[in-house]
Amino acid sequence: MVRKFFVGGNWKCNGTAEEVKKIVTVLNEAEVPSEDVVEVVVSPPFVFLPVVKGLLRPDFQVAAQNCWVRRGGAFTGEISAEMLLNVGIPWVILGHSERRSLLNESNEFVGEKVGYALSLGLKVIACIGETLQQRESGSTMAVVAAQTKAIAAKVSYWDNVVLAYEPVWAIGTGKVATPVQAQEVHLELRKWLHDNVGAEVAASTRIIYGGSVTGANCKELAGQPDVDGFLVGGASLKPEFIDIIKSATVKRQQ
Ligand SMILES: O=C[C@H](O)COP(=O)(O)O
Repeated sequence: MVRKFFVGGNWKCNGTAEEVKKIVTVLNEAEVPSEDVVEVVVSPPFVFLPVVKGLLRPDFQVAAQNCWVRRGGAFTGEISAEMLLNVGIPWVILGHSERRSLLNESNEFVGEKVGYALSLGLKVIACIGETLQQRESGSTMAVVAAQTKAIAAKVSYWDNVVLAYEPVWAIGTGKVATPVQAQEVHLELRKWLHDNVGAEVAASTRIIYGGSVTGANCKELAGQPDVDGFLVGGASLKPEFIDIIKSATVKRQQ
């Protein structure tokens, strides 16, 4: 089963209208592998979604960084999945660890969000990952399995799901997981999908890595058999994001 390489760029809460246009210009001018080799999805803050969607090259896609857990209404400050679809945004990142920790989004709440977004036809980058304390206590797999279980309980159509393993201790720290560490968890996650969802879903679902990915470390990570791409934060705001996209060719050479 060949899984198309996936590179997401999570811009987080960064940028001005001018800076965003500069980033899009760099992306639009870049020479990158074709769409049949790599799927590229960039995720600006909500306020810049329409302008990025309007300016971005047609072979790249756009994602929101979150959406509400049910149909819109009296939920001040929230953005509904319906609104994203209404303005032509096909992807959404859900369950990012910064929202789990800063906004207390529980496993169950993330699972509900994933289920609702998928039910409307959105494609979802579903994030999981353990803290340093959980890793050091040896509970990495227990934690990410529980997170994945809560997501899987609400997924009926896995073709529109990309699972992003983002160890919290690697996010924004410069302490990237080693290729062995990433491969170990990705393989365990694929085994979990095999045992709890099914062999076909396990074989076809992209499991991507996030946490201090850079142009310097992406190739070795991309070379791991169960690393199907990346969700990139800081480096997605820089020209080196193009190098990370190009690491998709590492897979093709295997
Ligand atoms: O969504 C992206 C992850 O939080 C990784 O962020 P980072 O590349 O800045 O460590």
